[in-house]
Amino acid sequence: MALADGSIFYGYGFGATGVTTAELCFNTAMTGYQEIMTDPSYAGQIVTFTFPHIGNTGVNPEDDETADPVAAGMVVKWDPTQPSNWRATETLSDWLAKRGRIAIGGLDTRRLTRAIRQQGAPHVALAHDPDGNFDTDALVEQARAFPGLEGLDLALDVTCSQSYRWDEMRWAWPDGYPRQTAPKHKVVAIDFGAKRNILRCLASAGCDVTVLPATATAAEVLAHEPDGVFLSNGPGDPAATGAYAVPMIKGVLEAGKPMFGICLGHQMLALALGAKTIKMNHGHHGANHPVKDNETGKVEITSMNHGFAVDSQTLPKGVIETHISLFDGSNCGIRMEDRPVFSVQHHPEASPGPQDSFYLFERFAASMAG
Ligand SMILES: NC(=O)CC[C@H](N)C(=O)O
Repeated sequence: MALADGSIFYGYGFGATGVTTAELCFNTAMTGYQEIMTDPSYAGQIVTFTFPHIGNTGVNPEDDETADPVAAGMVVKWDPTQPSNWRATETLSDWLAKRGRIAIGGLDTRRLTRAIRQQGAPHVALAHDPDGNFDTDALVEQARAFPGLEGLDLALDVTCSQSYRWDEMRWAWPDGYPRQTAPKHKVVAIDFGAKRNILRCLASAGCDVTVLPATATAAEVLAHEPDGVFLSNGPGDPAATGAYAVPMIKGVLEAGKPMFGICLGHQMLALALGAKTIKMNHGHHGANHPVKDNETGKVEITSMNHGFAVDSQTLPKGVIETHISLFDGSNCGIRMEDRPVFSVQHHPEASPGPQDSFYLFERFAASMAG
């Protein structure tokens, strides 16, 4: 693997062969490598995992967050061993190879993570050649040629091509939350790169979900006569995605519909309300991020995956900052003062991750109840 600063890391290649370029980010989650690799928000990124035992539970068809891996590649501490899990149907290595994703093992991923924290997320070229023929100068040039995520709209690459209905529920819903309920609220979900488990959580909270492509206009959304509109997670720079999504969100706001956004959806809502987003140094990618609910004082441990953030200094009047990160104080949630319109930066669907924030799905369902 070559970094744009000229440093070279050697390891053991697995998965597909070839070269891929991307931004390198780290993820500190101890579980859920398959969900992470198939999260569409990781388009344009290679993930380095700080947890050392990656691949040990193999891969299975149920845990995909979308049809195929979307992250451009993976970097791990060990060469993955044989899977040991009753749900595994394939090894991580074969799964990656069949789906054209390159991986490298044998790197000190915690050292790499410290470097990313200090220098920011680097641009890299990841190469796998079983014969070991690497032109390292050329790889460094390829890493330098990667344009970076700033200004990139990647939602168009991962959104659905046409609308569809979603009725599958979560197979496990934690105690203290409603059991799966019959659909009561008609929801249009805008797919900027939606994770399946978010759609399952909406269905489990009683939403009858119709998913529309990222480019849907306000008129197309409102034609479904929804009780509420959901804005999904997704990859890339929110400011670049805003060209078509912001006018749609403004139109839906004018119609007075309840709205809920997660991650990219949160950033898009903030942009539509007049705030700005910024690129973070190394972002937040993990499953143990403490977030404070400013209104109740309660702390939630959350799952996160974002490299951009809403600049809370730019929130207009009438928009309240509801959640903040206890790691760095960055914005993690907003709501409109006078309407059931709210969004969060973290991932309440917890796939993977802790389930503290599930209440947000219920809050959305409750906002449509009246
Ligand atoms: N998970 C997401 O939706 C990520 C949002 C956005 N692409 C970011 O990196 O901040």
